[in-house]
Amino acid sequence: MAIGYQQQQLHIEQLSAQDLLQQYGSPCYVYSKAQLLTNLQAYQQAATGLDALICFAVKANSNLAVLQLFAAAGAGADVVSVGELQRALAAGFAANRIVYSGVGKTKTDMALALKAGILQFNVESIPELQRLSEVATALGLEAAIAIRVNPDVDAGTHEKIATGKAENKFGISWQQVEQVYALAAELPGIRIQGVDMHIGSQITDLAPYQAAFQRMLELVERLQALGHTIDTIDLGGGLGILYPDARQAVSIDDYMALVRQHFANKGCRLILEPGRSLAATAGVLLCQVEYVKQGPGKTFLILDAAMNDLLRPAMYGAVHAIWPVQLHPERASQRYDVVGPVCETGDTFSMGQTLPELAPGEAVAIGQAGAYGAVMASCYNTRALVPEVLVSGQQSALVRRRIEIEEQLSWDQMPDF
Ligand SMILES: Cc1ncc(COP(=O)(O)O)c(C=O)c1O
Ligand SMILES: N[C@@H](CCCC[NH3+])C(=O)O
Repeated sequence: MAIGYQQQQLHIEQLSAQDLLQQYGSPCYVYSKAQLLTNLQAYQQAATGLDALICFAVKANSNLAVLQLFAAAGAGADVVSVGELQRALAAGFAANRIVYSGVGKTKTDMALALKAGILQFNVESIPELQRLSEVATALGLEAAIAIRVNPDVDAGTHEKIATGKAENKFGISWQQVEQVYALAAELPGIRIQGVDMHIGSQITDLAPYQAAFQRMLELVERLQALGHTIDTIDLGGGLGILYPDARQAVSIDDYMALVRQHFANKGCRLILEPGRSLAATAGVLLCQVEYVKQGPGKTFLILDAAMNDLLRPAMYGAVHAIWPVQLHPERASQRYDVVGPVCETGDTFSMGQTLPELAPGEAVAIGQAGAYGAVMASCYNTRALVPEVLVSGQQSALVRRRIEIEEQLSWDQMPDF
């Protein structure tokens, strides 16, 4: 279930945002251990009695501390690159709880994942299937695969993150599926174990899932009738959260009830790949006001955070909650265009946002930033990547991205492939 503005505000007060900014600098990402676990437990509890593995989509937040938390709490991982695979292994995910998705797997990606012994490759094209067969055969290994099917369903989400329509680059088209399974059954080094789908992200309605699940059920029956072993059904991720501009969101419970309704008693293991719904509500981007600038007819609140730190508003026109860390009920309110310092007009977090009057140096929180925040950050304008802090009660573990990359993830510490 998504959490709203009030709860996010409460979190920040509990976490003493001012202290964090003083200790770690501004801006910084702050993740709540408690909220991450609450979100995971919502899936795990709703899956009680199902043979289901919740594989966190690492692309949503690949911070090592976050991954360690999810691994220790019993999740699996969905990865889309060798970098994500290495982080997942380094964080403690067992290889046999890792699935590998993505349309562009290289030979190196495949070889590393095969040697690590991952649970499943989600294969997205015939050339990929042929390449995987070659790589596995050369290594004397077998690749367990599911074919990612494109069910041609409109997920009703932003066009840049819809993946389940026929015109999208993802998956095998509905018409080609049986032919591709027939090929897979013939290829050496390939072992068919399941089917896979993922129709898009930030889905706020159950109807697209319902349509896609129905198609998957029919497909599984057809494939089984053709003699293929299908014992795993990977339903992807995509469940949306309640951003301030979302008209609705679907709760994890309602989503899982739909999963149960369609797939319980089918004798198949289920894999789910949620990303955003596990991490988004557990993170904020803390920052400070740098300047208050009067323009003709409007006031700009210039923050020290920018589009390079949190790209979603600039890239998708996404709306995130913005609020001052200290509440100021005594102050007059003001309408601001909330912007960052980067030299692009698109570096805007919010237009005409009503906030209490704020002054330079005062702290501001940007909510719903635990997913697709730090992972999409860049060094544009040659700005440094910002720290990420995982906070639990009194203890906070600083996890600086730079340290992770340069030290914690150095090659000699990599798991032995
Ligand atoms: C294959 C795959 N699985 C899972 C996810 C996670 O999606 P979300 O973060 O919307 O749950 C994505 C991203 O959309 C994806 O591409
Ligand atoms: N980056 C997107 C989600 C993409 C999902 C990846 N398949 C976002 O911030 O909403």
